Amino acid sequence: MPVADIPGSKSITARALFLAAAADGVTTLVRPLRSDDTEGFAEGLARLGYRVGRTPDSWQVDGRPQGPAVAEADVYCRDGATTARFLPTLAAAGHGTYRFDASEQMRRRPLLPLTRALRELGVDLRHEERDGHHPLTVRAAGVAGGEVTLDAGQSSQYLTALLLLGPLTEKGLRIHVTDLVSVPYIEITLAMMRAFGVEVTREGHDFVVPPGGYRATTYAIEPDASTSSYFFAAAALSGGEVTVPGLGEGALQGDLGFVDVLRRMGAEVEIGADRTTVRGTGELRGLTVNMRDISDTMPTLAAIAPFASGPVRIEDVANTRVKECDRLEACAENLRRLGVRVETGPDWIEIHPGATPTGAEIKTYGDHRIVMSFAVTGLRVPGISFDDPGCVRKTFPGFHEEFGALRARL
Ligand SMILES: O=C(O)C1=C[C@@H](OP(=O)(O)O)[C@@H](O)[C@H](O)C1
Ligand SMILES: C=C(OP(=O)(O)O)C(=O)O
Repeated sequence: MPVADIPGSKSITARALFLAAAADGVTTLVRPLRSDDTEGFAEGLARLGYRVGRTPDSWQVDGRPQGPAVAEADVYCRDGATTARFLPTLAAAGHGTYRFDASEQMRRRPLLPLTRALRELGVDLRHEERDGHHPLTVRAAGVAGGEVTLDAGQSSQYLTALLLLGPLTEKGLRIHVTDLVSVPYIEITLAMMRAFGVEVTREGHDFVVPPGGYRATTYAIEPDASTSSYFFAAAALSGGEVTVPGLGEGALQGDLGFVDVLRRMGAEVEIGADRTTVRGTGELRGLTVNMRDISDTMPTLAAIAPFASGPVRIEDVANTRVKECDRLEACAENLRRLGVRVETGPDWIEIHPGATPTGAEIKTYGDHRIVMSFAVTGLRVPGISFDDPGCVRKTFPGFHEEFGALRARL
């Protein structure tokens, strides 16, 4: 029975690093994700003067409830949106001048609603070139707190950043949310804040965060559910079986819900207390599915859709256009390169199986999920190659080795 060795969750590692840095005391992160995104986050913390001790299996962070230990810093956030959105928010609670820049890819991605909310809270945040984009400078002088309105219809990360900031403000925060995508990521944030001693309450569309700071703890990181989607999809597509240990009924990550999509298509799924198994049955039905809650797995589904017995329509995924690339168009373009008929609209993609896909070079746009998704297609289509296979380093540097090992066992 093939068991996939999936590295830690990017989202959980990033939150754990923020919480550990903000907490009173020393926090140990057990089995953090070691990848470009999370190492960039840890390096950013170090630049801000936090001590981050790293061994392969655990990271230790000395918390500083008062904020960064340095009065000035220049932080490079690489490609990571969690780093680029969470770290300036953490820095705002301190005292000093902090500049944040990011890769070309991340510079293209928006954060204006978060900028606006932070400014509404009195934070002096200035964008150097384009409003709502990196590079930016925060002249931090603490945050008093109070009420703020936020539109998180483009990214839930704006809301996570403000929620994480809440306990570091003098009065706490009441965040009035007008729109919200990727809701399960907010559940991760709230559960992790609870683990660090903070209970957020919800009143209708408002999130009420008390002041008082965080408590350090020892925190074990789950395997990444979005990364697991490639391995589960491989089982569904090949008729084999894949088990991911460490992700079961109590999992925090909404992306584990991708297995329900595979189940609807005909795969057998078993979610145990601490493991999930997907078994391919040879049947892969077409379907219409709303992926607003689990949109990081949209490319995974798009990549196996050509082998379904009917059309696959994925709806309500407009915000996949502002990820590492415009994922709706990148998926469509690459499927067309393989000879598959595809249509897209503002927030949907429809894939029409029929023609037998043929090998081609996949244009990755430096997006790790495009590579990992089309690697699954490669189980059935010989001759698939990538213009930038190494961009998997963002969340899973060892992807090609682990996927290759699984492929040999399926
Ligand atoms: O908070 C997080 O850790 C994330 C939230 C999601 O982003 P959006 O809220 O922008 O959809 C997800 O796509 C991203 O990979 C990680
Ligand atoms: C969208 C993603 O990453 P982020 O927004 O954290 O850069 C992702 O990992 O698919």
